Amino acid sequence: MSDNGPLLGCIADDFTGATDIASTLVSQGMKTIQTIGIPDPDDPLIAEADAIVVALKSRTIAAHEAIEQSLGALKSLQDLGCRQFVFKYCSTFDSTARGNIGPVAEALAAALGQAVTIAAPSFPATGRTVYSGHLFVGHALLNESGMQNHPLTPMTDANLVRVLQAQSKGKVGLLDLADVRAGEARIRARFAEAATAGINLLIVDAISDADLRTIGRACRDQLLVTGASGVARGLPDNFRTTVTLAGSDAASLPHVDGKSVVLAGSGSLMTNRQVATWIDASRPAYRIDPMRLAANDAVIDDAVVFFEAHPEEPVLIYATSSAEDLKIVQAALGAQAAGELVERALGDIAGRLYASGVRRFVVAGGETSGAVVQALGVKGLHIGAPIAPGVPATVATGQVPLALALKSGNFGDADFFDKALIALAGGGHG
Ligand SMILES: Nc1ncnc2c1ncn2[C@@H]1O[C@H](COP(=O)(O)OP(=O)(O)OP(=O)(O)O)[C@@H](O)[C@H]1O
Ligand SMILES: O=C(O)[C@@H](O)C(=O)CO
Repeated sequence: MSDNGPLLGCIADDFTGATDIASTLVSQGMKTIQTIGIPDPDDPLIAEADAIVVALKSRTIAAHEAIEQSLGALKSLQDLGCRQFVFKYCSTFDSTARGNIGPVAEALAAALGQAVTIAAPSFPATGRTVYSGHLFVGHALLNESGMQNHPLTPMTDANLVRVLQAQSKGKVGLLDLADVRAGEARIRARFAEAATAGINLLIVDAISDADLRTIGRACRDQLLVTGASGVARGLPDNFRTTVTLAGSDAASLPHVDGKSVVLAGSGSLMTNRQVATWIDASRPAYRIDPMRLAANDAVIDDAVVFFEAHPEEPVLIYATSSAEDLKIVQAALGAQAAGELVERALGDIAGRLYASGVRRFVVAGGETSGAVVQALGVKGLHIGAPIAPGVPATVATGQVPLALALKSGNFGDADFFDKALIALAGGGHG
């Protein structure tokens, strides 16, 4: 715990992205609380935290709404006394042609009076690297990584300077790897040059954690930093020069008893593998059919009956499908409408299972996690140890103990669901 209340305030554009950056901060010794929406200033947990991460669900909403929500979050974090702010978006730069990364970054920078702001989506621990402004996922360019088929934010261009420019009012430039490797003084000099050249946003190359630490040091005096969770690696050390952080206590979580379930609404390649691994092992799994949902069939009742019929072992309830099947459903129902239908169903199922004693939830997919967490009425999360890079064990902050692992679609290995169930059963020290 810091002596000064929260130091770092983060605004995340989806729920699993929020737990992702919270996990990075905990791993760097910052006691971190994630709030679902605007933090309650009277919550004593807030005052004890080194960092607050506000989870929004603003990635795919209209740009003006994303701006409004993000500015609201910024104001609340300023009121709590935070000294630096991070706008966290996806390490695969998930966005639409109109935003919301550019519009929100520009609005936050304007509110803080900052001329030049970095955009650093690199997250090497999960294979996302940026070189010459191009985003790679493993060895593939972003637009050949599977992300071109994303149900809500298909990414068809790996050149992030071009992608961000298309969403932004101001000018976008590149801070390349040679400058990053030249060290913090060169990076700061590039900020000054960019300001003179009228550039507002700088896509920053980074291919290793060491690059991100250099960038973090160079950003010591930047009020606003934007990027994926990797960019937060180097920020806690800047505070350590003046205050004491929680350190190794940052990840401790209470134990949670109760039944477990896995809910998957992500269509990402890795979630498809995780679901296939579960089914191949003949584990109990119930598939949600969006066409049956659209026809008002009793899908939710059926899922709950299936769950109750398997009291001895954890059940997977999933909507996850291949890109081909997804296209057929989206053509029939519309991508947005189909997505909302599935999210609502998984949220309703979570609520029904909670009522029957489920207290440990493993959830795959950012939007899906948002729907589930909202349906469960969760207001905040304590962040524990990582289960996989970017996915910590968490426990809800409310009166009823509730353990959650919220997984971004492409995170974790093929056997992640089992690892997460074990971690949640063991109090998050998995
Ligand atoms: N079978 C399906 N048919 C249509 N839409 C679906 C289907 N399965 C899931 N969806 C929708 O696809 C979207 C998936 O988004 P979500 O953010 O949950 O996962 P993701 O994009 O893979 O993960 P992340 O954003 O964390 O990388 C949700 O809106 C979900 O409801
Ligand atoms: O940065 C990432 O990749 C994740 O936290 C995420 O936001 C995926 O939706």
